[in-house]
Amino acid sequence: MIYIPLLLMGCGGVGRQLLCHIISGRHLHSKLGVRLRVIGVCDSKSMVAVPNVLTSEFGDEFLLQLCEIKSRGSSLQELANFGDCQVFSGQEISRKVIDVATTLSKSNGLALVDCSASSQTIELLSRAIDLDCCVVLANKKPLTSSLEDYDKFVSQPRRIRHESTVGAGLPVISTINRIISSGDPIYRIIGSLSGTLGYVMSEVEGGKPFSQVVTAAKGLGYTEPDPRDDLSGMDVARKALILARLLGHCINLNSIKVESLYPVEMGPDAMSVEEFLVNGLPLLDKDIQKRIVKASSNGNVLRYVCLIEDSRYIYIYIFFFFFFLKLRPSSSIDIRLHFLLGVKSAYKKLRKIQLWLEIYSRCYSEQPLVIQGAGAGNDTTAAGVLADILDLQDLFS
Ligand SMILES: NC(=O)C1=CN([C@@H]2O[C@H](COP(=O)(O)OP(=O)(O)OC[C@H]3O[C@@H](n4cnc5c(N)ncnc54)[C@H](OP(=O)(O)O)[C@@H]3O)[C@@H](O)[C@H]2O)C=CC1
Ligand SMILES: N[C@@H](CC=O)C(=O)O
Repeated sequence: MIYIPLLLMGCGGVGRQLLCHIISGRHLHSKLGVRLRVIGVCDSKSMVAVPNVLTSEFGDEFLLQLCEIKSRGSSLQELANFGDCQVFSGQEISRKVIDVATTLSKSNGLALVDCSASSQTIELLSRAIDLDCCVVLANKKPLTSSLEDYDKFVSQPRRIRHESTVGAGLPVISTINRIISSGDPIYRIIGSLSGTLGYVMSEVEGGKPFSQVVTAAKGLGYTEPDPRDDLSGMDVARKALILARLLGHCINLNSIKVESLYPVEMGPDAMSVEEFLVNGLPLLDKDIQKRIVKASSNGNVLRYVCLIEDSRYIYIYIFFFFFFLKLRPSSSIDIRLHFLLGVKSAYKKLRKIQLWLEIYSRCYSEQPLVIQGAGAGNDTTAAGVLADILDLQDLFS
């Protein structure tokens, strides 16, 4: 049997669903000869860990209790009454995570799983990588901060996985990596990358008020913890940045222009998430409805589309036909995020949380490689994270 010790950071919608998938998949895992040993879980304020990370693991009853406590908004501290566990808070958390990573790196190794939406985990993840631990990310922030951090997180693709950061459980990252490693240059990626915005637009098209639909999307686990991350286009910008960096482009988040669905006066500096949901959102209903009605009166739909285009290849293509045109400088990348009206295109077929992505390369030039399916939701995202963890099994004993 292969044992994978696992420390989970973040037990919100995705993290809790991951624990449920681990528990319900025990039978399948044992057939594969793998045992996932959850030895620690943290949220933004506390951490629970088993007393001895080398020999013990949390039982499934304990993990279910943890999920129940967190889903009713209580603190992990409550678990102190429930079983054999140590509870940490504040500064102690980072110390304990490093302590666990150091101890396990000298024996069987550790899978550190980030299902938070925080940039505060970056330093811990980076130190765990230095200790030769494995890392699995649903959190996009470690990959979208500085290029230095990014390089570290992709430095060892065998033990650092992040499939769920783009497209939840869909095989977007692995597909692109396979194309790249075969030497087939990708020159364009175009798609609708936000499950939330896809859901919101199609529900509003169906006649529901924007505010009601966004609130429902949050309840269904499609949005980011702060739905303004979706509505501002920032979440899509992060996904686009991850894809562009994967294609080898050295760019940062601030070089991507986004089109926001809410004004700055409703931003995180001006109001809390709750205030935005209750008081801000309803003020946007009329305007969004107007845009959608206008689009559909012409037989169109409104979709948030991301285009990542490597001008090198486009211009090389033009060059062959019009030899007087000059090649562009080599590092040219164009990322555009905008609301697009589409009639006959694939956008119209997109319903609810569907993600749709077309990849163009030398091999897929006339007929792009297309990935389509549910691109958001706790269930599919947690399933993607779990698949990444199971993929690490060769690195454990
Ligand atoms: N939902 C989806 O469809 C998809 C989500 N993702 C990504 O998955 C991640 C999780 O999303 P979701 O579960 O919906 O978010 P939630 O807000 O439901 O959960 C986030 C969890 O992270 C915890 N947390 C916050 N800061 C820290 C920290 N510094 N250290 C450890 N834990 C911390 C929170 O703690 P507390 O409980 O105390 O607030 C909470 O438990 C996000 O990064 C998101 O972008 C990726 C693809 C799809
Ligand atoms: N909020 C995101 C979830 C996945 O990253 C989305 O709606 O696509």
